[in-house]
Amino acid sequence: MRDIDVLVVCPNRPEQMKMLDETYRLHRYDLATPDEKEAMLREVASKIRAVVTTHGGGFESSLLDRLPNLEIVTSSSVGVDTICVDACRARGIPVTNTPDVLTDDVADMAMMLLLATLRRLLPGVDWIKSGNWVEKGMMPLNTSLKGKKLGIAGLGRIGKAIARRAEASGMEVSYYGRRPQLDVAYPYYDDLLSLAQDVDVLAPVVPGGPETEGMVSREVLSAIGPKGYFLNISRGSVVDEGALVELLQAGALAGAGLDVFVDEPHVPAALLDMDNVVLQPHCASGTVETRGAMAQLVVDNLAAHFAGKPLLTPVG
Ligand SMILES: NC(=O)C1=CN([C@@H]2O[C@H](COP(=O)(O)OP(=O)(O)OC[C@H]3O[C@@H](n4cnc5c(N)ncnc54)[C@H](O)[C@@H]3O)[C@@H](O)[C@H]2O)C=CC1
Ligand SMILES: O=C(O)C(=O)COP(=O)(O)O
Repeated sequence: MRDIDVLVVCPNRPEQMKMLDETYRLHRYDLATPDEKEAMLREVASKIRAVVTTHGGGFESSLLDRLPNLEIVTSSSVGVDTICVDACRARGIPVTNTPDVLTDDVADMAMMLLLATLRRLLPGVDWIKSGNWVEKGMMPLNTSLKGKKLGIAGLGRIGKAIARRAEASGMEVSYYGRRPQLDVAYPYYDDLLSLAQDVDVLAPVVPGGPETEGMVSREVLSAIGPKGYFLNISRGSVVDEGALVELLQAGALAGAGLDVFVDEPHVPAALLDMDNVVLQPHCASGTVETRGAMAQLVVDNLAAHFAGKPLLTPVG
């Protein structure tokens, strides 16, 4: 199969990149300068049959348009909001992603942010390092998860995994979605604003993209209230980030745990100084184990495609 040309828009794990390199003729678009990219496309665009990318790397329709013989796009991510899925579909080109294998790690990250925010993990570390424990005694009390209400907007794979963990911590879970799920016992809200009004913590776990852009509006954030928290491991685009910062600054929200931002890797400067906000650099799936499993799905989907077998994880 070394005669199959694959364009690497964004690489994944070294072990799986080695497997790909041993199997296909890789073109390292990711390593090329803008001039080199152009030269590469002029030389090989018509031969490219597969694209390898990630959520961070994306795949734009302007590049798709340059690849007349493309057969498949594989992304090492579950979210495909940076990939031109509709344009691929219009050309009959399947896109594969990496559902399920990352669910537990992402849910763990959500719980880590939730615990760190409500239990004030980082101020506790600072209390020791600053000498406050010795000089002032016990740090101020923090907030229990037990008995708090968690509202999940988008109760899919990751949302359900977060719900299970939150229940184990004694939280009461309810959810918002476009329709109720018959096999789910958590209370259902058909309106996001009402959910936000009723909960202590609001967590969107929906895909990014135009359909969900800004769905956690200023009004929804305000409804969580000054004793409430916002938790986001989904996509920065789903929330009005400017309003989030303003409400946190005004004390109209108690705190936030955030793994994702509108303009990654840039994080609003005001968030950096807030001790009631816990930040992570979009790394909820970033464990060696999960990134390996995600990368392996890229390898396995490509192998299935070129063997004429069904894809393992096509985007619906
Ligand atoms: N921070 C990180 O590193 C990661 C973030 N993610 C994000 O989490 C998202 C969710 O992943 P999964 O749970 O695997 O996806 P999923 O497809 O299983 O769940 C998404 C849920 O959102 C619901 N939904 C979709 N559009 C909606 C809308 N407009 N309004 C209300 N609900 C809507 C769906 O019905 C579904 O229940 C991904 O698309 C990705 O954006 C995923 C992995 C890692
Ligand atoms: O799987 C996802 O959707 C992710 O957010 C993973 O993120 P990345 O591909 O590393 O930008």
